[in-house]
Amino acid sequence: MAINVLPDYCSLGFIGPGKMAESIARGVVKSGILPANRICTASHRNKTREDVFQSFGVNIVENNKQVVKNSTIIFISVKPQIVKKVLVELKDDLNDKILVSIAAGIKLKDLQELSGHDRFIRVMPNTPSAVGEAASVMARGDGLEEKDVKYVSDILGAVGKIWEIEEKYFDAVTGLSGSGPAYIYLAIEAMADGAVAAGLTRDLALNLASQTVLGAATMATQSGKHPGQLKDDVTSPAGTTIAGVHELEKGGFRGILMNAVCAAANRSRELSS
Ligand SMILES: NC(=O)C1=CN([C@@H]2O[C@H](COP(=O)(O)OP(=O)(O)OC[C@H]3O[C@@H](n4cnc5c(N)ncnc54)[C@H](O)[C@@H]3O)[C@@H](O)[C@H]2O)C=CC1
Ligand SMILES: O=C(O)[C@@H]1CCC=N1
Repeated sequence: MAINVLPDYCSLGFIGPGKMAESIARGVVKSGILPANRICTASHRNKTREDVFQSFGVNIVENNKQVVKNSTIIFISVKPQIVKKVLVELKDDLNDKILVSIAAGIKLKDLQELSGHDRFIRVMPNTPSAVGEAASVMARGDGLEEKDVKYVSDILGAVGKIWEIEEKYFDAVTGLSGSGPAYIYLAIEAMADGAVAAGLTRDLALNLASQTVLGAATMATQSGKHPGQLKDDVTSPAGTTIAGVHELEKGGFRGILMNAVCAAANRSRELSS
């Protein structure tokens, strides 16, 4: 897919040099939409995080205010509990900047009220941004121009797939795609454990489990078939797969996954109150 390189005056800043900021920054650099030297963050007294960002060319500046000064598009990538503090700290410096909040559970209305700034986009990304395979959604605030929304959409489109949705769906999305990578990592680890129990080396088991998830996800996104049909295609009469599926169903596999998404969505809802 062709990438729209951002105009020269666009630069990207991250308030909060954490794991999600790193994933987006890595994906952006990898995509070529913006060079690393037009991305910055402030280390927030943490040399390890400074080293991580510098290792792929991102500039480390003195403090959050400097991040705002240097950037046209600023990601608020601190934990939800810290969002208020940084917006109050930065509110007098925001001027015409485009702000993107990725904080779980924090509503556009509250972001706008806390900062006195209406050029906000709310995004729920996920960590596969780092490898160009994010599943992200966005909802726009009141004061943005179409071109502002396009820049943010281009950035998130460069690191994966992006959907614009109504803000009321954010909690559900957070429970699904925001948190979802963790559920799948558990599945990969557990499947590999099973294979180790059945005699495979750890290394081969992890490689096969990871590639199986990648292949199944690619089938689900590209084959045009419903996941139920894809499952049936693997499941021979009196074969091996149905024996495994039977165990999963006895353990309540689908109900457990549904509960996990609902629990995470509920937690996102709690964070916004
Ligand atoms: N980790 C994930 O998979 C996802 C995270 N998010 C959201 O992204 C945000 C960040 O999450 P993570 O990256 O996981 O957390 P993290 O804990 O890795 O990153 C937060 C960073 O903010 C820094 N920080 C703390 N106080 C600060 C301040 N006053 N000024 C500047 N930096 C400060 C911390 O030192 C840390 O490096 C959260 O709001 C979370 O809801 C959203 C989607 C997925
Ligand atoms: O666990 C969290 O709160 C964040 C939001 C979505 C994924 N990680």
